[in-house]
Amino acid sequence: MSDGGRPSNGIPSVYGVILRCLEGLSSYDFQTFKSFLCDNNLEKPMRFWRLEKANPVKTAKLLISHYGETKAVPAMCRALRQSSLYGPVEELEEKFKKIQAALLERLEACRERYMKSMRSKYLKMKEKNSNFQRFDLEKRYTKLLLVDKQPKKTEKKKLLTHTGSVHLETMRRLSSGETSTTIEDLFTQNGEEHRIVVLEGPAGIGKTMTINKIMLDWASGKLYQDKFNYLFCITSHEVNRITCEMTLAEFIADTFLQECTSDKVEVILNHSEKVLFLVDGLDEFDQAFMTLQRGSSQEFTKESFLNCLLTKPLLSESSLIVTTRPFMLEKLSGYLEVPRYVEIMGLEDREEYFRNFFDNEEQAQDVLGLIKENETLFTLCAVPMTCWIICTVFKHQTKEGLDVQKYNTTTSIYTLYLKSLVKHQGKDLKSDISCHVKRLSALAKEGVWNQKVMFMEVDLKRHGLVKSSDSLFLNENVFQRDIEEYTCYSFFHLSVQEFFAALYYLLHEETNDNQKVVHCKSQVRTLLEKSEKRPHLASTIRFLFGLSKEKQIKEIENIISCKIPSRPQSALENWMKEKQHEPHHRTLMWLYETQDKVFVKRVMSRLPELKIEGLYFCFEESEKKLVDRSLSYCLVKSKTIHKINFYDHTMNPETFDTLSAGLPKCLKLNFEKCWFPNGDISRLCKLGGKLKELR
Ligand SMILES: Nc1ncnc2c1ncn2[C@@H]1O[C@H](COP(=O)(O)OP(=O)(O)OP(=O)(O)O)[C@@H](O)[C@H]1O
Repeated sequence: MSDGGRPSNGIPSVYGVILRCLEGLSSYDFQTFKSFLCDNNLEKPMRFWRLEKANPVKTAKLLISHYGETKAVPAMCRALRQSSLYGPVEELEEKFKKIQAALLERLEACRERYMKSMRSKYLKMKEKNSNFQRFDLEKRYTKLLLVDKQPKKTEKKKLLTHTGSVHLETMRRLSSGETSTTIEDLFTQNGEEHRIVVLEGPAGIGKTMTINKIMLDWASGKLYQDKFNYLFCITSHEVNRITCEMTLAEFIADTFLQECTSDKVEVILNHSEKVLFLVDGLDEFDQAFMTLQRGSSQEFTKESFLNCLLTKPLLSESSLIVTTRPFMLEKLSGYLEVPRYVEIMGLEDREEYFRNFFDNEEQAQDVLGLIKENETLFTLCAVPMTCWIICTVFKHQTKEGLDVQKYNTTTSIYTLYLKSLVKHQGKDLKSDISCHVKRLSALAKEGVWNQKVMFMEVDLKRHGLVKSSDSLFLNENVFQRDIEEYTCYSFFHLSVQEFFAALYYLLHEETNDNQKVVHCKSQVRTLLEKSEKRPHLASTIRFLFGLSKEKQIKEIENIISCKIPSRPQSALENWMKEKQHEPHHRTLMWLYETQDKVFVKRVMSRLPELKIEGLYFCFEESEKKLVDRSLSYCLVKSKTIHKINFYDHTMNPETFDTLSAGLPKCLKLNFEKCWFPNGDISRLCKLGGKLKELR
């Protein structure tokens, strides 16, 4: 409550208006009015014993503390009407309208300041490999290919249960460019309006960058101007800061609009159809927070925040964009009512990324020319994170110093990145780089296991790491809490953290009760077993496969100048032996990641019959190419004759190009519910080789 009824900054206070009205009532009307405030038919009735002896001043105060400034007058008007006091209602409503209008005007100024602050926050983003440099988001942002995805079950069910034209049409829609969309059109699809959009895609594909770009374009007045008055971007960081039960208005006032009281934020939320929430990195939230409970509570804790926001008791009309890696989609579908699913497929134009990254066109062309010499590497560059690593490495290295043919896998690219970081490390750390990397890997592993991406200084200390200002490996993030600033540390990207977490299994030995060194096998085993219930561990496992080849281990040894004690390969192989892992996509991708011919040959000899299932990938369309490439690679390296059962797999010309080296080595190919665009199976017939059976 701001004052005793005096106007503040020219706007009369709600308290003042209520008090004037109450003072104007006769004593009889005042008592009647109070009794109606306690009517149980009213929403949120007041307690009679509290009001019974209250004079107008006390009643005005009680009204505001009970209903809050925005809802006190409407509640009062309802009670006045029930008391048939229509004259005072009209006057009160009139005055309240004026207060609201004046408030909105003042809020407009606050909105403009919020937009300005968001513009400066997102315009110059901090470069991840430097504590000081910033990059211009406007210049760096490269258009991404966004494709409409149908919710897994309904669309796939349609495919499986329909034949003829419906099947064809669904397939066409799933595989044709017609389903692509843009940031501008995220909320409209074929004339249909959406309020909830799920943006999905694998690590490093550009989900966060898309959210950042949306924030920047909105704050610069270029996007969603008529649609939304406010955009609030929420990550696990904001939610982890919630320390007590609070309302959404309190949360927003605390987190985004510090200059507004929660009452003013209530006014904004009263027009929730003009508010867009962006929840970035749902997969990075603590999974314990994702327990589905439909409730009507207006207040939430850190644990129930997501539940309240996603199941919408908080706001019925607001819009929502959620970004996540694919593994969370199944869980998410239980929460959201009819969302639109959009998958980020990667960069629309890889060459444009290079031009945007380098200030110098000549340097961009130089690097591009080199990258194009390695077709696989150029393909991997569809993932912006890969482009970023390549460009960052090249910025500090002459092109003569790099043999691009070596970089065929994600692990090899991240190893290159590690090499470049070590090279640019300060002298102090360089002398003990192995110890530093070891400690970082322990921090990364702890984070990956607990789904934690932000670390406090105590976390660093626990692992023997000092403040990161002297380290190029961690980002320093300064946040504001009330009037104090505090610092958190993070790896440059979650995928980098996952790479370091995989390194942990190479660099750390454990001792048993007899103080004997235990092979890393048991730790690797625990990771693999846990991953069956915790899909977010999948990237770490893929890196571990990538790091398991002897040559790769030697490369890491050279980079960090120390002997690596552990070899994870036998633990990985045993696990593959024991588990079926059908369909075989994961196995093939793991094998491809190793680039270890002997290992691949051995594992493939145990897999004479392979099952490739498209359905498995309906949320991970962008990984289909990698599966095809992995299959072809494994077939080429294998000395066994294989039978392959393709199920629900799209066999477009590109697939054939990728598989052309491997397929002729098969004895039998079986296609079930597969899609051959234009009905063209001529390329299949030309395969020749050992092929005896084609069904
Ligand atoms: N559209 C883009 N234009 C330019 N660079 C991009 C773009 N998208 C992503 N990048 C680069 O790739 C990096 C990783 O992108 P981003 O953090 O958005 O991935 P993500 O999909 O959110 O990954 P994760 O699921 O692991 O959080 C960014 O830091 C940026 O350098």
